[in-house]
Amino acid sequence: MGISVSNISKSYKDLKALQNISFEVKPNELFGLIGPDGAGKTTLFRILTTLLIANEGEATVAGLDVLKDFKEIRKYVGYMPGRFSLYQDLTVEENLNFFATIFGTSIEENYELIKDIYVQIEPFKDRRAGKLSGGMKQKLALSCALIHKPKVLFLDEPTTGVDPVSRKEFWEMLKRLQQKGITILVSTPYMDEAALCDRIALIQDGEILQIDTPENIVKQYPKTIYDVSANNMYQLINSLKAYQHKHSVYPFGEFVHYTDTRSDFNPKELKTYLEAQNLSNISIERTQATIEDSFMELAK
Ligand SMILES: Nc1ncnc2c1ncn2[C@@H]1O[C@H](COP(=O)(O)OP(=O)(O)OP(=O)(O)O)[C@@H](O)[C@H]1O
Repeated sequence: MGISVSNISKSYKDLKALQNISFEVKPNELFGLIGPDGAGKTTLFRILTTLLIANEGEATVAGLDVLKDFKEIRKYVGYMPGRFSLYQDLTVEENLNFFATIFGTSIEENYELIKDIYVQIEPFKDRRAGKLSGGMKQKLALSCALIHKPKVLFLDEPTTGVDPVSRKEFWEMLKRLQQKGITILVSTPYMDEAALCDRIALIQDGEILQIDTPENIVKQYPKTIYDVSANNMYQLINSLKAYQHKHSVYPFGEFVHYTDTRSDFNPKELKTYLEAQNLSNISIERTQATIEDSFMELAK
């Protein structure tokens, strides 16, 4: 009951939104599509949930073909789109009832699966969806996507615009759903969420850059990374970018992440160069690669 994607391509006129995408999601896996805005994540979700037809390639969800079996698939698939999945003028309860009704079921019949999530918004069941907070909207949208007991769940950027506490809670809910036997494909632009998936695909400009477990992706990072800081961040970035031996330079939180082209790189030499550029309070420390660093390297 997994997902299989084989050589899928999709263009909007001249724009290639997806180029020859292939990957497999194993039954009961929590698989992440990680990439920036415009990478093609929503296009892929719409193809896999039978709402859009690819130009080329084939895909199956829960063993069913997205083209030939499009009606059948809809029974097995839950889809939480990034935007506009709720009726803003309907209350919490009315939204859930609506989704239950179109799938020929009722809230009572499938309450067990959504219970954990729904109890948190049940006190607000008479509130219109448009008046809920971001975190509550997300819980309602997830409840609506689950109300017909899908076997495969598609979540398109479910945590975008949600506060950090609700984001963490949301990922805990996903783990519990996975334990109940649901296969999950989730997309996110947040690199820190990648570590919470069993496997991830890094995607950019409609192409997959790498597929592996988050641990393996980080392990394969080919360079030594340095956290560099100084008194003037803007000038520091410009100076590092102008350094003849730089391999990569980009801001990373309060630091700049720097890698060098040479295998015998000596940080002291870089410090001397930066001092000559009138920078002060310079610190250069080795650090560990993250998924974001892997992404930056692959996307170069
Ligand atoms: N209906 C459409 N017509 C024309 N271009 C489109 C259409 N839908 C998407 N695109 C373009 O296709 C590319 C991929 O878009 P898509 O929405 O799939 O990416 P995404 O990774 O989900 O990003 P986002 O989070 O911004 O939605 C983008 O360049 C987008 O502008």
